[in-house]
Amino acid sequence: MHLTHLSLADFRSYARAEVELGPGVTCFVGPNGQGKTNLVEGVGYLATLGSHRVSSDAPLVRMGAERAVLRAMVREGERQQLVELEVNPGRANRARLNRSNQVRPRDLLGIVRTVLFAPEDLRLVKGDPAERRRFLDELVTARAPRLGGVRAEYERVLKQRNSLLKSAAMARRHGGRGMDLSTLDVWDQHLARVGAELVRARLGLLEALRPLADKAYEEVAPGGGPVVLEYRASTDGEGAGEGAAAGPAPDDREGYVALLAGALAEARKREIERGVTLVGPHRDDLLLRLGALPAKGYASHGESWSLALALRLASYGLLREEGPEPVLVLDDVFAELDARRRHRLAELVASAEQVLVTAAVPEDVPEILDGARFEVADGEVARVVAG
Ligand SMILES: Nc1ncnc2c1ncn2[C@@H]1O[C@H](COP(=O)(O)OP(=O)(O)OP(=O)(O)O)[C@@H](O)[C@H]1O
Repeated sequence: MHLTHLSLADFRSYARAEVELGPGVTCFVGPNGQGKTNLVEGVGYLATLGSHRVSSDAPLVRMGAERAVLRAMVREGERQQLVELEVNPGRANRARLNRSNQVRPRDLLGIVRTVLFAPEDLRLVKGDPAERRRFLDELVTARAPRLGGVRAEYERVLKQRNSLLKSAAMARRHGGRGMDLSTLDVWDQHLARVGAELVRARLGLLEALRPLADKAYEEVAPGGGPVVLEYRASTDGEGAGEGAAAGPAPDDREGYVALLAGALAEARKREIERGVTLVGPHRDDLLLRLGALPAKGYASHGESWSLALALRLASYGLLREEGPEPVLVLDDVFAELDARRRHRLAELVASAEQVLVTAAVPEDVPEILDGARFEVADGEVARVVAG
């Protein structure tokens, strides 16, 4: 699939931007701070309903404006779809599909498919578990948009359960009469059921991603692997790891529900003391290893970059195998890479259906990615006509 038009209104630095796009490579070039990343951030938001740079929506709306509107015309084979999203910080976002209002934002998931490479990807390797959970969850949702609903439901149940635990903890501290535990039982069941579905989706994703990530790492940094992707579940218990007991079989849905329900029962006393949910997919992590060593804390800067690239390339390979080819977005990545990795990456992505590249220094972009070019400056996005 590819985008044929992108439109931003009151998004980031843009009062308004209209960009005609085509298949192949498109480069956005211009000095620092002119709005190149803002453009591709908008594309990423339409695909994931989130930004790769910030966790809240407020910074996405142009200073002084109330809401931002993103629009894209998406072409997949002969089919064209118009997706529109109104970003309303602090309130529910609104969506339109082919000018119909009868859709929720999450109904747009799966229409714009992207794999976005950005300097922030280094956090995948070096950052907190939340970064890796987001990576997994965005990818499970791209593979199966229905999971967007499961994630939203998990967040909702977790929030409710946490507020219940918080009041229980407060009551306890003030010598109150404990809480009615039957209410908590109901939320436990709910959390276990929805959480198990999310965990199984993540595990299934990792199964598919492993060979692709290892192959991609070998392509980016020959001889440096193997890459090991290991799911660390909060249900594994203290000190779990190498010798941890294997979980239920992948298709054993009820086994995962029981595992999570059991872990919640076991953690209940501590949870009531602390006033927060201590087990569940929101506490899980993805352990990344290069050979025997964990990447976090051990890998060099260059190795960490190669691993982050490999994870994105593997994501691209997987989505392309399983459905319409995603749009590749390379945001400011070439400046971060040495010449060898830069050329390797360019070779690997040059034949993609659509590649959107941003760069402050055009010379950083390898020639093999020559294509359409836009100059971005002073809030304007202007096409550069060759010759
Ligand atoms: N909500 C907002 N309202 C107004 N301006 C904003 C908003 N958010 C960001 N900006 C402005 O957008 C600019 C940054 O744009 P962007 O990150 O796209 O730059 P860039 O062209 O990719 O730069 P670089 O080459 O340095 O990465 C900054 O000048 C910032 O002040």
